[in-house]
Amino acid sequence: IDEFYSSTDHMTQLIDIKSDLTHSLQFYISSLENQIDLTRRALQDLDSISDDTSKDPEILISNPLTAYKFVRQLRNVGTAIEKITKKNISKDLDILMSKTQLLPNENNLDGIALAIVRLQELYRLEPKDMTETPSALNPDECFHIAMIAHQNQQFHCAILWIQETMRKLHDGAEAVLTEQKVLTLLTSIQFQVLNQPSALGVTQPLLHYDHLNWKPILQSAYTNSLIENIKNWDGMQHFLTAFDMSSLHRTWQNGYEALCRGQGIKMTPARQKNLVCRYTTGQGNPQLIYAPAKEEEEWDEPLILRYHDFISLSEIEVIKRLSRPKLSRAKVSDPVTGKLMSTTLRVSKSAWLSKDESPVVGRVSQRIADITGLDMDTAEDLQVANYGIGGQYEPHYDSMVANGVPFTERRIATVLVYMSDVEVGGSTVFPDIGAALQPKIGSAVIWFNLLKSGEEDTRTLHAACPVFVGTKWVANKWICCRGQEFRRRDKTVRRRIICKPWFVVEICIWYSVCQNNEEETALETSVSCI
Ligand SMILES: O=C(O)CCC(=O)C(=O)O
Ligand SMILES: [Fe+2]
Repeated sequence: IDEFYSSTDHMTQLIDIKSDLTHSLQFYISSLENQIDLTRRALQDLDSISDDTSKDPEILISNPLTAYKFVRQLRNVGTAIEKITKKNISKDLDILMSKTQLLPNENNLDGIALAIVRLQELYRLEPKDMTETPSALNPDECFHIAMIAHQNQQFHCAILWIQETMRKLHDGAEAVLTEQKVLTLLTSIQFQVLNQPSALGVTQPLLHYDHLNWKPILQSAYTNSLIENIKNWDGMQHFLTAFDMSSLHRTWQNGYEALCRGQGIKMTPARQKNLVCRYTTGQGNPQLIYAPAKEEEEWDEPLILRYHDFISLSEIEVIKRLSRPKLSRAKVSDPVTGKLMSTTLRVSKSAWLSKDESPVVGRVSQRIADITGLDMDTAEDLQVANYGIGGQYEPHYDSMVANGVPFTERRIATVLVYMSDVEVGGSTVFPDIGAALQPKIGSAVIWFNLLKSGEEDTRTLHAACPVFVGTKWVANKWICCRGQEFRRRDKTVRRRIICKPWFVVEICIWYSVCQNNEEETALETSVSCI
C-alpha cells in the first residue's frame, strides 16, 4: 500500500505495521549487541595474549610449549572473528529495510494535512478547536498544515494555521521551524491573495534575511508600498489579528458545505407530512411476500427512497472482507480526456465485486432487482467504497462527467447501500434540492439519475461529505438504462412494461432514454402505466 490516508481500513493496518517494525528493530538491536559482545570478547582475548608476550619475543619462540600456546590463542581469536564476520547481520538489516518500506511516505502525511484543511473549511473550525489535547500539534506540525493549505490555494486556512504556529511559538513551544520560514510563507500568501500594497508590510522583516530569494519580489512594484509600521514579528502578529478572513472563504461550494454541516435543508413541513413509510412487496413479488421491504420516502422531488434493513450485518462483513484486498484509490473521469484519474475531488478507496464472487453479492443484486423490478443483467458490478481521513466525493452526477458529457453507458438509477454509521460527517447531500441523507448501517437509498428525456436530472447532483469522525463504508449499484426497455412479460405478448409500485412514473422514462432501440415506438405506445 503506498497510500494509507484515503481509506480508514488501510489506516488501521498501520497499527500492525508499527508493531511489526518494533519487533524487527528490537531484533536488529539484539543482533547488533550480540555482534558487539562477540567483537569485544575477541579483542579481550587478543589483549590477554599480547600482555604475556610483548616483553621478549625470543622467549616465546624458543619454548615450543609457549609457542604452541601463543599460536593456539591467536588461532582462537581468528576463529572468533571469523564467526563474527560470518554471522550475517546484513540479513537482519535487509528485513528491517523491507519493513521500513511499508511505512507511510511524505504523500500520506500531506494527504492527511489536506484532509484536515478540508474538514476545517467545511465544518468551519478554528485550528485551536482541533489542536488542543489529546491531539495537540506542535508548531512544526501546525506549520506543515499551513504549507499544505497554501499549496492547495486554501489561503484562509493557511493563515489560520500560521496564526496557530505563532501562538504556539509565543507560548514557548520548541520548534525546528524558524521565524524566517513563517514570514516567507506568509509573504507568498500576501502576494497571491491580497495583491494589494497595504498587505505587503509583512514582507519587511524578510529584509533581514539576505540569502532568501525574496529580492526579485520585493523589487517589484509593490516594494515602494511596504508599510513602515509592520516591521517585525509583533507587527506581523498584529497584522494577522486584524486580517479580514471572511474575504478568503471559498464561496462556490457553499450549498454543499452548508448541507454537510446540516444547514440549508430545503424540506418544508407541509411536504414532509406527505412523505410516507410502508412495507412493500414490490407488487406481489414472491421474494418479498413473506419479508416485505421497509420502504421510506426520504425525498419527494425527485423521489429518493430508503430501504431499511436492506442488508444484514453479516452480509456487510462478507462484502467488506471480499473488498479489503482489492481496495484501491477511487478515480473520476477527467472532464477533458475522459480518462480515469485520482484527485482530491474523491478521497476514498474502492473495489468492484461481481455477482459470482460470493453468493452474498449475488443476493444483494437480486434484492435490488426484487425491490425495483429493474433488470440487473446490464447493471454494473457492486462498487464498494471505504472513505479515508476527511474522505469525501465532491458534487457530481453519477451518469455524466463534470463538463456535461454523458457516460456511454447511462446509469438510470443509483442504489447506495450504507454499510456503516458515521459518527460525525459523511452524509450524502444533494445541493440542488437541499437534501441530506445520513448514513445508516444496513439501509439503502435509491434515486433516478435520468429524466424522461434521457437527460441527466440535474437535481440529482450529489456529494459525499467529508467524514469527520468515524469510518464510512458504502456500496454503489449503478443500474444501466440498457436492458430496462425489455422489461415485459414475454416476447409474444404486446410489449408491456411491468410497472412496479413506487416508480410508476419513473419507469416510463425508459422508452425515450434508450432511444437507439428499434422497439422504441412500440414501447412508447405501450406505456399505459403513467
Ligand atoms: O458515499 C456517498 O455518500 C455517495 C457516494 C457517491 O456518490 C458515489 O460514489 O458516486
Ligand atoms: Fe455518486
